[in-house]
Amino acid sequence: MLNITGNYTDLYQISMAQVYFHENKHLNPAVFDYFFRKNPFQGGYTVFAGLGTLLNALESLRFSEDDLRFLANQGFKADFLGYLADFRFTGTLKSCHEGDLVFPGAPVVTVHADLIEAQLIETLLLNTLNFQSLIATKAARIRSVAGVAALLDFGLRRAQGAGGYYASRAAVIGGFNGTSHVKAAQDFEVPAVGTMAHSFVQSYDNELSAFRAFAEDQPNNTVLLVDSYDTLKSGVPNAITVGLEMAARGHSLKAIRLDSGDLAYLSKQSRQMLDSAGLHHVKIAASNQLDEHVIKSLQEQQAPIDIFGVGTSLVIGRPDGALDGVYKLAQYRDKPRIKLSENTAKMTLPGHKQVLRLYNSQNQPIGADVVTLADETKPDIMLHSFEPFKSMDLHKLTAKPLLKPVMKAGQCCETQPTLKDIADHVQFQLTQMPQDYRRFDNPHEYKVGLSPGLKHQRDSLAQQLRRQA
Ligand SMILES: Nc1ncnc2c1ncn2[C@@H]1O[C@H](COP(=O)(O)OP(=O)(O)OP(=O)(O)O)[C@@H](O)[C@H]1O
Ligand SMILES: O=P(O)(O)OC[C@H]1O[C@H](OP(=O)(O)OP(=O)(O)O)[C@H](O)[C@@H]1O
Ligand SMILES: O=C(O)c1cccnc1
Repeated sequence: MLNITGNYTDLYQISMAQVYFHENKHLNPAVFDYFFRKNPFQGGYTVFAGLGTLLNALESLRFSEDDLRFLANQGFKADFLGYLADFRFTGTLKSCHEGDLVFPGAPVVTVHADLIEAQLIETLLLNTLNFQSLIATKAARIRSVAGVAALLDFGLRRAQGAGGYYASRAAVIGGFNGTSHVKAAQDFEVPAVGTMAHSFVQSYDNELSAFRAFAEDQPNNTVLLVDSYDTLKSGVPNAITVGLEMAARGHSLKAIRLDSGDLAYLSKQSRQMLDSAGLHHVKIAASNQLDEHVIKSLQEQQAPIDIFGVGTSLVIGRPDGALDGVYKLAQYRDKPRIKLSENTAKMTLPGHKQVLRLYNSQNQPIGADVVTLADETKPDIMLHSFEPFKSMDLHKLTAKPLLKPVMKAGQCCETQPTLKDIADHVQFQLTQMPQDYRRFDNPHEYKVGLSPGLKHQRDSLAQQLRRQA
């Protein structure tokens, strides 16, 4: 697997870092915000994932001798390379919990560090959080329509290279139960799962011999792929023969797998055939270009499928392919900083901030977050980011802060949750969130507003800069 070192970044970060170093501004304190602007998949929420991976990478981030040699050849100066040789990330991260549901416009992570350190970790942070959050969100959408069926990640072969490794981690966060990816299963302590390929069946003179060989060799883990020749005329009857032979030997055929054709029709027919043979315990797995839409449709058709294997759509985050998360400077030398834009919606939020999630008197989230200045208490009113006449009265609501310290002086400052804990946290929050916001199609828009203090700070800074421009 790729070893993550300091050069796992964009060249411009290192170029800027050298300038900061030579200008002697590199040790000035900075605050950057990580946030995104649009929920993927036209959904109502985003599952925040990748934090554990990021924290581990930051703790051990170093520029290797090879990195430094390469940078020297690129023309970077010896004094700056000396700084990089001793580089350690020593900053503080305040962050949402991994597995929190997060929403466009609100900071998800804030990085407090010397300017040079905060700059040098930008690309690593974005690369890690954007990808895993995208895939965890896709997985959660698939989980939301799959009912009690098991969900298996089959994606590595079609993933964008090594991205498949972290896709498997994110899939579990979103609600998948296992992965065919052995290395991911080993590293992330996720069940390793698998069936058989068409090549296995093809390599025998006939389908029945293939099924028998597998069942004899792996009697505790037999899932037979039944569509190599003719699912209902050959595959399922041969699976039944082997299932009965296994039962006679005291073993149990686990499942059959359908991988082509009309999965609703074939699963119904197969279920009937298995049941008629007394093989009620044999489950039905399905695969073949599945995604949340196909699985939702199969559930609506009451297809008796117990296990869905999902590959391509999951691990490439189809159709979006990327989460648009960005990392913007919010404060430098204790002064708030803003980035203006022709498009007012793209203006950044200056200063050190907090995000408060709002709850009603029954402690249910109401579907709104308010972004405040870090030292503000809960405001009485939340203002719309841009519409001057839109606001929400917060008097009767309670608020919980989302951004908590997770790394101090470059060291993780809390025990990292297991993937299972993170996955449970996602499902808990989804059950808490009002249904309108997690609706599959055209969900209600979750509100992210500003405290009066933050809005005033943003607008006065913007006005001041526009006057100077
Ligand atoms: N009953 C169904 N309802 C909705 N979608 C389905 C149903 N059955 C299969 N699909 C999905 O339809 C898509 C196309 O399936 P189709 O049967 O046309 O192709 P195929 O089985 O891949 O063809 P081939 O036999 O060449 O492999 C796949 O994404 C599949 O998961
Ligand atoms: O369709 P996806 O969601 O991407 O799921 C993964 C697919 O990968 C395998 O097919 P492949 O043709 O690669 O191998 P096989 O010969 O074992 O079927 C498997 O049978 C699935 O159809
Ligand atoms: O185990 C399987 O059935 C499997 C694994 C990867 C891709 N497709 C299927």
